[in-house]
Amino acid sequence: MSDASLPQPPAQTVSGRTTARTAAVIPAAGRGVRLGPGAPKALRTLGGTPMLIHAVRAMAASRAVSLVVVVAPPEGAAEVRTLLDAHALPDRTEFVVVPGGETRQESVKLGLDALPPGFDIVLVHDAARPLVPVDTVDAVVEAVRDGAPAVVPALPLADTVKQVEPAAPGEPEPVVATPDRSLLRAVQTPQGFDRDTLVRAHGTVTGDVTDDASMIEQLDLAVVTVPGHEEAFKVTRPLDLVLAEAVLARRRLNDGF
Ligand SMILES: Nc1ccn([C@@H]2O[C@H](COP(=O)(O)OP(=O)(O)OP(=O)(O)O)[C@@H](O)[C@H]2O)c(=O)n1
Ligand SMILES: C[C@](O)(CO)[C@H](O)COP(=O)(O)O
Repeated sequence: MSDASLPQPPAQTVSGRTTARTAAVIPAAGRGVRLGPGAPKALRTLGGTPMLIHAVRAMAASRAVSLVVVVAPPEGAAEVRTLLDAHALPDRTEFVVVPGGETRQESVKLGLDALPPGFDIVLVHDAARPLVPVDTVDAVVEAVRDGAPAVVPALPLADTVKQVEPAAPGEPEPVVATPDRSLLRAVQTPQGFDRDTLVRAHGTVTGDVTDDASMIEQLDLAVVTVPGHEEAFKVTRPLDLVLAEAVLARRRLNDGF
């Protein structure tokens, strides 16, 4: 993966052991159709600050992450660069901005293509999960450093789940099964990967997948979970914005600003 002709960043040392360098790719090129009309979702504000900036800060808060690649709405790459320059972000983190694609999968691939050599671990984190705590990010990185090729933060389900059969519009859907939810998990981001494995997956797997770990599963490689966090929820529908504002307000109160 590394290119000897380019400068190589030094490996980090944690407790005396050498660790691989970690980069984060943030797909932020979605429209946010389910959130309703307005600017691309990642550029909408939360507590007065664009959702994307919250997500970038969440990744940069991890001392493991030294590069963040932001995959911007195709027509908004210049605006994203301006936003990154205008907001306080850690000096130790570098930022790259690339325009995104039609689907999340395409956007992540474009972000991976922009990664310089020297980063062996890649996190993929939705801009739409702006409030993920740094402990969750660090737990994902640690699990990849411990040898897992793919790691997902995951939570047990709060609701009973039913499997249904499709029905004509307006007709009730017949329930066909109630899966054992003790074995089901809702997965979040950041998802963490051995870089070579993720690049191989994006170069191999076709078809529509909603997350990157699914691609690793399709290669028959192991994907493991670490505990997710309730505050890492995805801002998808309008009610999610209400919850996100409330979580942020509580944090600001607790932090005393
Ligand atoms: N072409 C796309 C589509 C999605 N994403 C990103 O993938 C993440 C997860 O996607 P989701 O929350 O489903 O966002 P949207 O696609 O924007 O939502 P919607 O389906 O409601 O339009 C988001 O950070 C989104 O910006 C992306 O980078 N490029
Ligand atoms: C990657 C993801 O966040 C995992 O939960 C999710 O699948 C992406 O969002 P989408 O709504 O499925 O596009």
